[in-house]
Amino acid sequence: MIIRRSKFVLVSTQFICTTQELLLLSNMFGLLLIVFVVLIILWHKIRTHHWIKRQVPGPQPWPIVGNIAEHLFGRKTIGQVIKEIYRKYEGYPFVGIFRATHPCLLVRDPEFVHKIMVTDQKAFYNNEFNIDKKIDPLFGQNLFVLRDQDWKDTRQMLTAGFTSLKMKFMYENLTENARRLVEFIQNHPTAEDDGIETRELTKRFTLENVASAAFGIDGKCFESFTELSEFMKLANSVLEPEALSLSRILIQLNAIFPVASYFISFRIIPKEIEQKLVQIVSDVVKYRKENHVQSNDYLQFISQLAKEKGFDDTEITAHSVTFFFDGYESSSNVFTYLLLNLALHPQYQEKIREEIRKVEEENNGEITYDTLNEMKWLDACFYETLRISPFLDILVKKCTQSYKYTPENPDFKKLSVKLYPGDTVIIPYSLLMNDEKYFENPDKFMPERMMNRDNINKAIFFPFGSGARVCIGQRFGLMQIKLGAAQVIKNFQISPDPKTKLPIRLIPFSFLNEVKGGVFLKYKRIERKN
Ligand code: HEM
Repeated sequence: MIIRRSKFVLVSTQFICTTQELLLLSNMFGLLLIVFVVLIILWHKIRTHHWIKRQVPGPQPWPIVGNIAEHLFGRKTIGQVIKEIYRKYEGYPFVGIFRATHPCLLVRDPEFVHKIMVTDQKAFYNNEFNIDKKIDPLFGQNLFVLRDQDWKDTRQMLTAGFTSLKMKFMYENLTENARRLVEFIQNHPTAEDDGIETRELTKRFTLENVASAAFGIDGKCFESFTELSEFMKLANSVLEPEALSLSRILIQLNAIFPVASYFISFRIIPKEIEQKLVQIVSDVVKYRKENHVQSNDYLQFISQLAKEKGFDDTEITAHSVTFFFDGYESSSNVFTYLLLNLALHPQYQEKIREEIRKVEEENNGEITYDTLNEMKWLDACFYETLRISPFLDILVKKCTQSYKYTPENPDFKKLSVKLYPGDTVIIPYSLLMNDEKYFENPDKFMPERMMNRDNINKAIFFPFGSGARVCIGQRFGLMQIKLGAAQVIKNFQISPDPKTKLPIRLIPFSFLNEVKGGVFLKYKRIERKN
């Protein structure tokens, strides 16, 4: 209706416009276009000057797309684009690049990385995300996006929820979920012949774990092979890797044009999802209170904090949601890559099986929390997976105090850089650990090199981050992935299904490094002798 009416106006305009008026209109449009292009070129010249005036080397940026055109046009992930620049500037301690219109310093020298992440972290402790907690009360209070004093206070408060003792308490629930995972694979109609899409499979497991730990509920993630439970749908509606959801577009917008987030306030978690999450948490908290139920999970820890600090239901939910979002996607992604690497290198499956047999023999047939940490091959395969198949490529930090760096390592050119509050630095998290300067045959899956991890330079290999912002959920992540992997390897011989396209390709616009087309693995049941 509306379209028709506007068409009518246009048609009638054509009738009443004289040829001269039309000419004038098109001239004006042409003039405006020229002014726009000139402004873009001028702005680009001023922007380009950003690194030139600081005498920082770097590739020539294009207007608007900067140095990341191939990412913006959907041909490569941001990590792949930055990897090419990282490699081209061998011997340089840092490179000045433009992520679209935004100047960023790509740090190459591991000593500089270590200073930013650990020794001089007070000048860099904010992450780049900028989400207003008044607009998005759940994601805005996520530890990863909090800044300055807010981050410090929240980090200090939540650390006690992630101790070894707290993990041990949660281990029992996770063991039950691992049992359900094995049962699910065992009964799966295509497990042996056509394989199972494994990112979807591992997500069921990690989601079930966070459902019980952070929300105190059963996520019903193993109830059906085809249908998604309500909880799974809820999780998918926020962070679905291939879906072009609004939150995904906004995450990209924030990464490409961070300046936009100062003008547009946006939420990552839609209002209706926020309401559902708050409802789930407040119902469980209310039920536990009325029925005097004590639990050992993360929600119990947050409820206890709530009493001391006077949190309302939204605040309790926000902290549970931190555990939920940061706890299931990253772990499911790493768990998938671990299974893929083991499927491609079956000799390590056998080594892990041998370890499991030994551990079970010594512990009445059980894999306990402590023995999980004693399995050296499982540990080595896990860390080698984090190195060779990183779930992220870069970490982005904001400078909060003026800072000067000059390399001391003679391997790097003696160049200095001065950074000011508001400047952005890119830490090449995965590029360092896949650089042949630091790891021989970096493209080869060699868990042996992780057997003596203490000898690896922590300025190069820091899969959980480092310094004050190191991953708070490291213990939980390790525990759920190792436990899940141990149970899968113990019960199944896994191999790649031809549907998995090798070498793998990544989805260009995904927040985490996701395999295009999925990871299909076959699971063949191992018959146990007793
Ligand atoms: C194998 C699984 C995981 C890996 C490889 C991983 C890795 C990381 C990395 C690299 C960072 C950034 C550190 C930095 O900025 O310097 C991080 C931060 C974080 N992770 Fe994890 N993570 C994993 C699992 C988890 C789990 C299970 C949870 C929660 C239950 C979690 C919660 C967080 C939080 C809240 C932060 C932000 C910490 C802060 O800024 O203070 N992660 N993680």
